[in-house]
Amino acid sequence: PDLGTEFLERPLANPLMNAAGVWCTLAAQLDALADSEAAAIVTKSCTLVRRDGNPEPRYRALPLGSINSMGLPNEGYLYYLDYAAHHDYDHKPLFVSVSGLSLDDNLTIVAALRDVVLPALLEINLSCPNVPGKAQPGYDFEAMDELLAEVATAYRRPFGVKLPPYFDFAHFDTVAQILNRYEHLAFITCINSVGNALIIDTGQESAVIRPKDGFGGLGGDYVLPTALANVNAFHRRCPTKTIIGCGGVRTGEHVFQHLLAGATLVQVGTALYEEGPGIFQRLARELAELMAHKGYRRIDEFRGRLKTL
Ligand SMILES: O=C(O)c1[nH]c(=O)[nH]c(=O)c1I
Repeated sequence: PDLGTEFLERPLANPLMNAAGVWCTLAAQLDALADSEAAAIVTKSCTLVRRDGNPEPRYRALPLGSINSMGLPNEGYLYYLDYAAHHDYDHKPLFVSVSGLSLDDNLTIVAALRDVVLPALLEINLSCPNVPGKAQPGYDFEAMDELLAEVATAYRRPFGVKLPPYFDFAHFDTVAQILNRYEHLAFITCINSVGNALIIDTGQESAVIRPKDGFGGLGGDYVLPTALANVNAFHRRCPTKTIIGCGGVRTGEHVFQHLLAGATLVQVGTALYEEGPGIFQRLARELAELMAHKGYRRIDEFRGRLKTL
C-alpha cells in the first residue's frame, strides 16, 4: 500500500507527524524528528520570551496515557524562527506552533514569522490548559474570534489552529461557524490534551504532578474517543478546511481510525514521548499492514469514509 498523502497541495510520504510540545523543544530534538519517518514536524508552542515552565514533577506517564502541566516551557519564538530559517523544506514541512500569552504577543510572533517569509506553517495554539491564571482562548469563543481576526489580518497567509476538545454539539457548531469565517484558516488540529484532569496515586494518597494541585492535561489511550469525535465533528462542519488529527494515537490502527474520521495528517504526542522518534517507522508499518489486510492501496480510498449505523 501507498501511504502517500497530500497536505495543502504538498505531497508527503505518509500522514504522520509529532504533536506540538513533544520531542520538539530543542533543535536536537527537532533534528531527530527531521531524520525520522515522520513526514512533517512541528515545534513546541512558543512565547515571546523563553520560559522555564512549571515546577517538576510536571509530566507523568500512566498505564493508559499521560498527564502533564508543563507550563509552556520553550526557548522563545526567535529560537524557533532561527530553526525554521535553517530547516530543509524540500525534505519535509515544518510547522511553527505559537502560543503567545496575550493577543499582542501572538501578533508580534505572527508578524515576525510572516516577515521572515519562510515556507514554515503556522499552527496557532488556542488550547494550552496549563498556564496558571490564563484561560485558554479555545474555551472563550469571543476571545478566539478576536484573536483569529487579528491573526488572519496580520498574517495574510494560510495558517491553522490547535483546538481543545469540545464535548457538546452546540460548541462544535459555534466553533465551526467561527473558523469557517476565516478564509486564510486552512487547517484545524483536533485535539489538545483533555484539560485539568486529576490522577491520584492511591498508595501515596497524593496527586502525581506538582503544578496546579495535580490538575493537568490528559493524553494517550484515555482521549482517543474524544479525539476521534472532534476530528469527525469538524470534518463534517468545515468541508473547506483540512483536519489534522491528534490524540490517543499509539498504533497503526489508531492512525487508521483518525483517517477514517476525516483527518488528513495524524499527530502523535504521548506515545512519541514514551517511545521516541522510532515510533513513526512502527506506525507507518502497522498502518500499511492494516491497509493491506483490508485491500486498500491508497489512503484516499477510505479517508473520511467513516460509516454510521
Ligand atoms: O503545559 C504545556 O506546555 C502544554 N501542555 C499541553 O498538554 N498542551 C499545550 O498546548 C501546552 I502549551
